[in-house]
This record gives sequence, C-alpha cells and structure tokens, in this order.
Amino acid sequence: MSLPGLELTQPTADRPFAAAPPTQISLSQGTEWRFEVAFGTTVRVKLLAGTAELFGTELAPSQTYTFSGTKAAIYTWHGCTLEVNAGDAVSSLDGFLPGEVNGSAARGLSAGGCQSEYTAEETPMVEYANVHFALEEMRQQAKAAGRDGPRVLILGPEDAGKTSLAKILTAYGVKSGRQPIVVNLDPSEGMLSVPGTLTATAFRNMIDIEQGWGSSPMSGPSPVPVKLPLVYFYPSQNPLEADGMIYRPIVSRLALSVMGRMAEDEDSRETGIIVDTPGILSQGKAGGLQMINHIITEFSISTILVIGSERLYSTMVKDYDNKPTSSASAVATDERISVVKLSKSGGCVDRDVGFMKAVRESQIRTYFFGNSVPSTASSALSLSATSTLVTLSPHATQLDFNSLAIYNYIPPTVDEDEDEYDPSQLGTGDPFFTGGGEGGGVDPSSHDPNQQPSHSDEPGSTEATASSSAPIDGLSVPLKKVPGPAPSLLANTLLAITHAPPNAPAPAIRDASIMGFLYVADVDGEKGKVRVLAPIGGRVPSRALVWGKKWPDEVVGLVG
Ligand SMILES: Nc1ncnc2c1ncn2[C@@H]1O[C@H](COP(=O)(O)OP(=O)(O)OP(=O)(O)O)[C@@H](O)[C@H]1O
Repeated sequence: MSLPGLELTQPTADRPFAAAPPTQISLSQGTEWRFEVAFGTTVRVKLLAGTAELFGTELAPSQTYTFSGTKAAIYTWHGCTLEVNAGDAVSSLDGFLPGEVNGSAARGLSAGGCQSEYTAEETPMVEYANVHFALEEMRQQAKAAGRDGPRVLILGPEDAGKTSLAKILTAYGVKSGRQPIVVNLDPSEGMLSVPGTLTATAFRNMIDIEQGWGSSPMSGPSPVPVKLPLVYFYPSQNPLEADGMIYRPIVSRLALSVMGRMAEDEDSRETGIIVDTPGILSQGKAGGLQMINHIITEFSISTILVIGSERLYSTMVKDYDNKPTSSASAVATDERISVVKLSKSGGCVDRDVGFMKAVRESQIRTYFFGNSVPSTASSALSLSATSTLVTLSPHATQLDFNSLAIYNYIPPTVDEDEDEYDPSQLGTGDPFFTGGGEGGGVDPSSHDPNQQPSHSDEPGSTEATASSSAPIDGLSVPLKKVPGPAPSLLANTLLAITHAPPNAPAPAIRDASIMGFLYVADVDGEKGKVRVLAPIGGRVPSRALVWGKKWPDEVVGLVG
C-alpha cells in the first residue's frame, strides 16, 4: 500500500516520458485508490479480482478502462485487485502534449503512469451510501403518500465533491432501478454538454466510467446508451453576475421544464431530482444565499445536502430545516425540508485554473470531434474488436453575417462603451413566454403554459427581500442583437442555436432551450462572412443564436 504523496517523484529532464510498468494494486474492503491522470497521457485500469466502483458506477471485471485528464477514485466495498498500466500519449485532439497542462503532467511519475496515486482508508462512502438508502426510503414513502420523490440539492464550496456525490447518488439510484433527473446548474463545467450550459438529464442507465457524465451525446458508437439532456445556455462563468438577473430566470425556466417532465413521467416523479450547484453560491458571496433560496423554491427542494461547510450547514438549518417545501402538495401532505451535513472526502482535489481550462477545452473538442482518447471499454461491449476512437465529422460552412440573428447578453453592470450597451434595445415582454418557437416541441416542458414559476423565494426566506434590487425577471432582458459589421471578437467563440425564431422577443430567446452549438472559426468583417463549424452537416437552422462572447473561454485553433 502506498502513502499519500510519497510516490510523487520529480520529473527528470533526461527521462521525460518513461513508461511505467504495469502495477497491481490490492485494496482491502472499504478503501479507495485515488489517482490523477494528466491531459495528454492515458492510464489503463483493469479490475482483476473482486468488485470496485468509480463514483458509484461498478467496474466490469477484466475490462480495461482508459483515463485521461482525470482525477478520481476507485472504491471497493469488499476488496479488489486492480491492474494499472500506462497507456499511449494522446495529443492530436486534446491539443495537449504530455506535460503541458499545469506544467506538471504525467511523465511516468507514479504507478501505471499516473500523475499521482495513493490508497486511502478513510472515505465518506458509508455516509454517502446511507444518503442513498435514506433517499430510497423517501421514494417509497413518497409513492405511498402520492407525493413526488425527493428533490435533492447539493451545496458546498468549490471542489468539495458535490459533482462526485451527484454521480454516486445517480449511479446508486440507477442501480436500484430508478430514473433520477440530474440537473447541472454549474456553468463552469458542462454535463453532457459544453461549458456554459445548464442542463437536466434523465438517467435511466449507467454513467460512463471513462467519460464521467460525458460532455456530449455522441452520434458514434458508445459503450453506454446515449443520454439526451435538455440544455439552456448561460454564457458566463459566474451565476451571480449582474445580481443574478440573467441566471435566475434561466434557472426558473429549467425548473419549470424539469417539473413538467416529472409531472408526465412516473419513473422520474417517483425517483425525484438531484441538483448540482456551482461552488460560488456556497462561499458566502453577496447574493449567494438569495440564489440558493431561489433554486430551493423553483425546484421545490425537499432535501438539502451540505458538504464541507459548517457555516453554510448552520445557515441552511436555521432557514430551511423542517420548513414546508414549496411543492404545490406540501400543505396537503405535510412535506418538509430536511438539511443534512456530509463530510468532504479527503480525496477531493483542488483543480487549478489551468486544469479547469483544459477540462473545458476538452469538453468543447469532444462536442465537435468526438473522443480524443480511445475507449477500450467499447470493445468489451462488442462495439468493436479493438479500442474505439469515436470520431465525429463536424462540418465547416461559410455564412453571411447579415443572414444570422446573433444575440449577446449585456448585463447593465459592464462597461457600456465596450459593449455598446443600449437600454432602449433591451427586450421586454412576457417573462414566461414559453420559448421554443417552431421547434418548441423538442422542449420536454410540456407543462401547463399558465403555470408561472414561483419567484416569491419564500421557504424560510429571511433574505428573500435582498434580491429585490435585481430587476424583475422579464421586465428587462439584457439580450441585444449584435449589429454588423461582423465583430472580429466572434472568432473562436461558441454560438448557441436556440429553438426560438430569429426575431423572437428577447425573453423568448432567453427561455428557449438549445438545439446545438456552432464554433466560429474565423470572421471576415469586410466581406461580412463568418466561417463556422457545426457538429453535423446541412443548413444551419434559421433560429436565434446566442453568442458565448465571454463564456465558455476561447478555444483557439479548434479548426486548423
Ligand atoms: N474521493 C476522491 N478521490 C479522488 N478524487 C476525488 C474524490 N472525490 C472527488 N475527487 C475529485 O476532486 C475534484 C473535485 O471534485 P468535484 O468535482 O466533485 O467537486 P465539486 O464540489 O463539484 O467542484 P466544483 O464546485 O468546482 O464543481 C474532481 O476532479 C473529482 O473527480
């Protein structure tokens, strides 16, 4: 057994990419093997004996899994033996050479070529499993009482393990035959989509061990069935930007869609939802608590899990514990919110700016080009005789800038000169215009169109009034059409294709779900042309496009 940190040898200049020999790692019951693999290198892991799981999803025996750009843990309930092996370097699609990210990538450092690895005996897995069993009990009780299943909110500071817990609860739920709806409210990392998106996905089957949530639904072969998320675009890293005036209504819209899905789908209704949040909301920043309150209200949260923050836990208990949920049936069924404190895993890694940038770039590349790391898992499922590299064929087209309806969010707080902020151009109108335009049918929010999301921010809300300084949703939507000539800043950014018609009112564009994304490869301002990359061929649909001007960050050189 290795001890934390002891195997972190210094990379040497003369032996930069020495391949490490295969290593066997024996784990006793209730322990986990934590490992980090840099971008640009791969590590192969095989379960030789026993049982093991990665964030709740079981590893198949004798199956080789390939990891790259990963920080994770393989846990065993009953003991297991793993074989760890350095895989090939990958540089083509990732765009990173081994050793590039963060200046400290894997150079044959630890067992099997991991950047770092060790075995840990203390883990919060029993606590997390108990949460799952408690949720199962709540699901049964809810069914008996005619209520919706638990709506779980996961809170905690950055890198506290919120997403990992969401994966564990989702995986255990799926294993118990459930179909949780997983909601990602963190725009800094995409879930089954690119960064900058808020998504909801019904998980009926297992999570991909190698890909995690995965960054996009693939049209190529995939070792696990493809999941289709409902996607909304929020082109900023910070949900609290402009007092949350842009983020808040998008959350409401997503919540409305999720509740609509719950109302229609019995499996999802019985299972409930799991909401993962951005760490910034839990870090005591101005407006954070109001936004949490908004999410709790909109998703009618019934269980709040707080990881790694005593202070936030205490605030949540004071404000919400044992208070009625905002669900319509809460009064009739006496449904109350419970607040639970959970330990942060010692394995949680602080991911620095460089690593997160690499994660995001990788998500965007995967969206357009497919996986850059050959999946050895696919071969086990007879998708191919050898490892598969799922490559997609994105399509580049040149478009007339004037034929496009591109909109940009310009929050009133930004420098008006820089962004030519013009309040007279702000859209006004019905804040809950159902959006979706002609293509609205794909939006599963077949809810009652008269149903308005609650903005009272009521349960336990002592701070609700503090949000009143923000504009009331819909009265001013800071979405402005980008005028010609084509701005050069469009290059290397993403355009979200909404389901709204090109000239829909601003609230409709904001509230429309996303069909897909275009990447702007280059801009010819003089000729008024933009060259874009689309995930599939064919004409770019005539819809309103929302510009990710500042977020997700630029991906230079995606197209050669
Ligand atoms: N037990 C563990 N062993 C090793 N790595 C872990 C473990 N738990 C979490 N990690 C890793 O630590 C990092 C942070 O965890 P995670 O993404 O779950 O945190 P988070 O709270 O969701 O972060 P953020 O708020 O930034 O989204 C991730 O790379 C995750 O894979």
